[in-house]
Amino acid sequence: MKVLITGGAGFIGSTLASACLDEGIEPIVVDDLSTGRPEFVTGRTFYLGDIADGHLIDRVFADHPDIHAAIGCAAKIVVPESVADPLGYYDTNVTKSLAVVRHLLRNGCHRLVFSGSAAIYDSGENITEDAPLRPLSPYARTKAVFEGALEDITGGTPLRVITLRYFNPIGADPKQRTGLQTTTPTHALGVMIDRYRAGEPYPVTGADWPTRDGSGVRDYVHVWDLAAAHLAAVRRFDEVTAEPGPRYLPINLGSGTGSTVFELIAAFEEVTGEPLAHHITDARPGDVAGAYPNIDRARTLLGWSPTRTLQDGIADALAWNANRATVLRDE
Ligand SMILES: O=c1ccn([C@@H]2O[C@H](COP(=O)(O)OP(=O)(O)O[C@H]3O[C@H](CO)[C@H](O)[C@H](O)[C@H]3O)[C@@H](O)[C@H]2O)c(=O)[nH]1
Repeated sequence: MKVLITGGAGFIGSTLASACLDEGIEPIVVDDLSTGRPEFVTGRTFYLGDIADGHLIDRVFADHPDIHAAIGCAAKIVVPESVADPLGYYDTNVTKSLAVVRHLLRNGCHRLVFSGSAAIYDSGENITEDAPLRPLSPYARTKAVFEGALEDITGGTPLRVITLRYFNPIGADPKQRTGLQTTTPTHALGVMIDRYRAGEPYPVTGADWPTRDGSGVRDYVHVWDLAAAHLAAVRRFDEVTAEPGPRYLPINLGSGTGSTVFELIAAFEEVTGEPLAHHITDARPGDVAGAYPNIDRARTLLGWSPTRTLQDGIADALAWNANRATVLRDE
């Protein structure tokens, strides 16, 4: 089986491509390498270019008419950058992504697994897919807007879509082929690893949120578990979107329990076997108390549940941090 992965040189797309290869599925990657890495596509079937380039996508399908499904991972994903450059975010996450849908339909590809985001939800516990949306940043709104567009498009075309709404991805490929590209992470675990390596205290950005211990709550999910969910979505695609089922199906992907920042620190200390110095600072601008999902739909429809713990995610992220320079050549 072949799957087309747009954004397949990025963190999640490349890890998913590794999982495909391990399962005997051939990933066909399209990426413009704007943030993706050439090292992550070495030895893989790879097309360099813009996802909105119809000629490029036509060529991909001419070369691989047996593509079973498309997985849409190409997106801009940095919240503060989306505030500074909203137009760029709408261009990529909405306009170009709509062009991809047009190219898929023209080439007879009617199965799309789309990378959604939990950023579209309000803070809260046990969030189901039917919860009201409250996208608070331009990034989050591009994701919500595009989800709405996809749902409408499935109503009037042969396209069917499964949107996987990720909570907070952590970890790396357990075989260390791929991981986060950036050397300057701003997310909780990335900052924690940097501060730990530098011997500096970790800033807990806000400790008076209405949560169980006052720190922000998130639902950290291992990227290898996310990859497994994509494979399940591809394999079960026809079964779960068949008539009279929905043609547009959003599914939450998370651990289903949530962890506060203090719980993340405790798990980190468990993995390293050392205390992590930390201090409390002001909340980040625009920060939120946070959410964690109900994952019953993923369990029921995809037969998926996370197999890796928070500690596994931390250990794999630490290992990747140590190995990254051997995989990524120019850093
Ligand atoms: O140095 C830090 C960084 C974060 N946090 C806290 O850790 C929690 C998680 O923060 P992250 O930045 O890891 O995660 P967010 O859900 O806030 O969102 C970010 O991570 C997401 C994926 O993990 C998306 O990429 C999103 O665009 C990006 O803003 C929050 O309570 C935050 O206040 C700290 O205590 N200290």
